[in-house]
Amino acid sequence: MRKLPDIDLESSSIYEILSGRIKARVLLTGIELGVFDHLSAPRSGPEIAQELETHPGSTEAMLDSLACLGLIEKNNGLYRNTTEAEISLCQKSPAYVGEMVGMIYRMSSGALQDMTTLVKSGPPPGSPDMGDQAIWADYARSMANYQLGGPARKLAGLISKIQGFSSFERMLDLGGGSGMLCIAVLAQHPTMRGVVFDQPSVVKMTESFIAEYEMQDRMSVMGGDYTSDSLGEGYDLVLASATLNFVGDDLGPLMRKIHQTLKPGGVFVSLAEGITHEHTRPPGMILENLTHALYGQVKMFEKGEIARAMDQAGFSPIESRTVPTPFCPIEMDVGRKSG
Ligand SMILES: C[S@@+](CC[C@H](N)C(=O)[O-])C[C@H]1O[C@@H](n2cnc3c(N)ncnc32)[C@H](O)[C@@H]1O
Repeated sequence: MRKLPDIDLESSSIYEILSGRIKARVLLTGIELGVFDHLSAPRSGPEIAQELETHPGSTEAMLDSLACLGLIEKNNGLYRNTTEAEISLCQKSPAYVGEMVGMIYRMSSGALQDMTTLVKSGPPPGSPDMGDQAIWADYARSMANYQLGGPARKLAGLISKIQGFSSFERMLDLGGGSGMLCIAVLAQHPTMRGVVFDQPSVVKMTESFIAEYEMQDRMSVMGGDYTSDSLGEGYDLVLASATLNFVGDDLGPLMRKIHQTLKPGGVFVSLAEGITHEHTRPPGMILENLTHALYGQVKMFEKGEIARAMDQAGFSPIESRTVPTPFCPIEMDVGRKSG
């Protein structure tokens, strides 16, 4: 008899990794069926299947998997949302992220399908552009709910502690999307006014959030391309959250432009990922970005990269800190224009 190979592998990450595609898909199916909207109170599998008009056996299998993922609980045969699902996955919640999760899933589906080809051949020809403006508006709208789940208030709280904040009069939220972060920052101040700058189709949607939060007298919008259009001037605070990635490798011109728009003593706050460990952490950011990277889109920043660009544009001092968020830790870089 031929000797068996002398290998004794007691554990492996491979099978856990392999279940990743099922985890994401069952979450999306739960969202698509609106299952979490039916689980604020305990319900049995057959009750849920009846309410959703779905197959009883298949419904129970899906519910068991959602419970296995920790999104719902199962006790004595009855299913119920966890606090996280109640906040993030019920459509009635202001922090409902189902729409955003669906968009992120669909945006990556092409790369998931063709990943081996994309790795072999590189990004398809044609330079990446900003694409369909309507998608940006939808994405920015869906991100507002994510911000409402905690990040906006937390980040605004940190910004409100910046030296001189109480005397600030005007702020600019660059690539501000829904403007939710701007609204949260202004909520920390009795009189400061804010301008949200984003693509023309996006700021139409921003206006609806401004109206919803009754901020018409303190907020306005500017539509355009912040790399080529004027940003206005005389700001005490410029904020750029999750947007500098679209500028590409050379941040220099935009940094200098931001520096110019600020009053002497004004402050620039950047909120962006900070990639570490030779471009392998944080995992959420590395994996989520892979699908974009394979199409040659969207730059990710190494930790310290934005602070260095701020320094080169003349900001001083610059203070950096890492802030935990539900998605992944982000870097908050704060640079001041000398007064
Ligand atoms: C990921 S979203 C971030 C939205 C918001 N700042 C937040 O943190 O929730 C990025 C935003 O930047 C905007 N953006 C990207 N490049 C831009 C450019 N060149 N000019 C204007 N807006 C831009 C996009 O339209 C989008 O709304």
